Amino acid sequence: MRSKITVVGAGFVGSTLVQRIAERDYADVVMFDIVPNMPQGKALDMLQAGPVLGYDTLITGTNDYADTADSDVVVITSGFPRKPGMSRDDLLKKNQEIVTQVTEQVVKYSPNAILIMVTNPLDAMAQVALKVSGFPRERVIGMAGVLDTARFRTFIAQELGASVRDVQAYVLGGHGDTMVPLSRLCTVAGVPIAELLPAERIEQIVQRTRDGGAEIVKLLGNGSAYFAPSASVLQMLDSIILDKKMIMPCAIYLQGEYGLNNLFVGVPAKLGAKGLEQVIEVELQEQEKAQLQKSADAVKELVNVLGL
Ligand SMILES: NC(=O)c1ccc[n+]([C@@H]2O[C@H](COP(=O)([O-])OP(=O)(O)OC[C@H]3O[C@@H](n4cnc5c(N)ncnc54)[C@H](O)[C@@H]3O)[C@@H](O)[C@H]2O)c1
Ligand SMILES: O=C(O)C[C@H](O)C(=O)O
Repeated sequence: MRSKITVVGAGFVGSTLVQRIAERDYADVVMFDIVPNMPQGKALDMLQAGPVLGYDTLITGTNDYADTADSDVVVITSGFPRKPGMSRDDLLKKNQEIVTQVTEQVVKYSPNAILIMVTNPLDAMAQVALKVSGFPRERVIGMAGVLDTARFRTFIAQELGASVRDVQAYVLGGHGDTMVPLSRLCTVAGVPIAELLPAERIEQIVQRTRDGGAEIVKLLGNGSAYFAPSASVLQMLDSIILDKKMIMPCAIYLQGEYGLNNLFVGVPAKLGAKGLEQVIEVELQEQEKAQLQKSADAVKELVNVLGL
């Protein structure tokens, strides 16, 4: 039997993701939104792309949570995106309400699902979903690190005229202004970037990575990125649906790893059919540890505001 994936929120990220999943042809998809008829219309349009692109994915658009029942994975993208001049943290209260209400409904119909969180501010919203769902941490995972790392890899590849496939990197920490692009571990075909670029140029690229979301928000004027974010969720889904055990940075509820406790922070994680299968602990240098702690403190502040 094919897997079943639900995507909650049929906006920019949600609908682009559903189209990407459809093209994988490995699961049927339900796309939920509160706006009447909109997910149904988008689903029908995507279904009709099947004969052209060659997929048999069943895509259902709905305003009824009953249609999401028994999903294997539920991706939550519902919520407000930021506008120019805003930080992701400014969305905290408004999106907490949405994520709370959505999670309650999702778990009612799919008590065994793996939840992938996308709504911002990402780490705090993952914490809301963990609390409301009562799920074990293995089944509540946040998407941010794959995206932030993809930005870092893009900029390094552009700078060196290299293929993005040859650039490996990790961005850890919370999905905010204090995220931690680990330039020490960034390599191009195995060669550390410190041997390929001057330190000040690397630092500029690190900063552009940290500001990567805001750069796009400013350009778009009314909304935030969705092509790379949806591709990043797809990479997580590939590893879960196909049980590939890929390691990628994800927001994980840490319980002692990296010296952090009871908090979602981005770290390398192995994803498989059970969701989170292992937290990978990379040996960090003192300065990197301090940066990760600072980033975790920023997440903690938000979580405290929510009283979680
Ligand atoms: N984690 C990341 O790296 C990352 C990347 C991109 C976007 N985001 C976040 O994802 C969220 C969605 O972004 P977008 O660009 O798709 O926004 P969008 O406005 O295009 O879509 C959001 C959708 O959520 C729906 N919605 C609102 N309340 C709902 C509810 N109670 N139940 C179901 N659906 C509801 C809206 O009707 C809308 O269709 C934002 O919070 C954004 O900041 C996170
Ligand atoms: O920047 C945003 O608000 C959206 C998302 O978190 C991103 O990094 O693109």
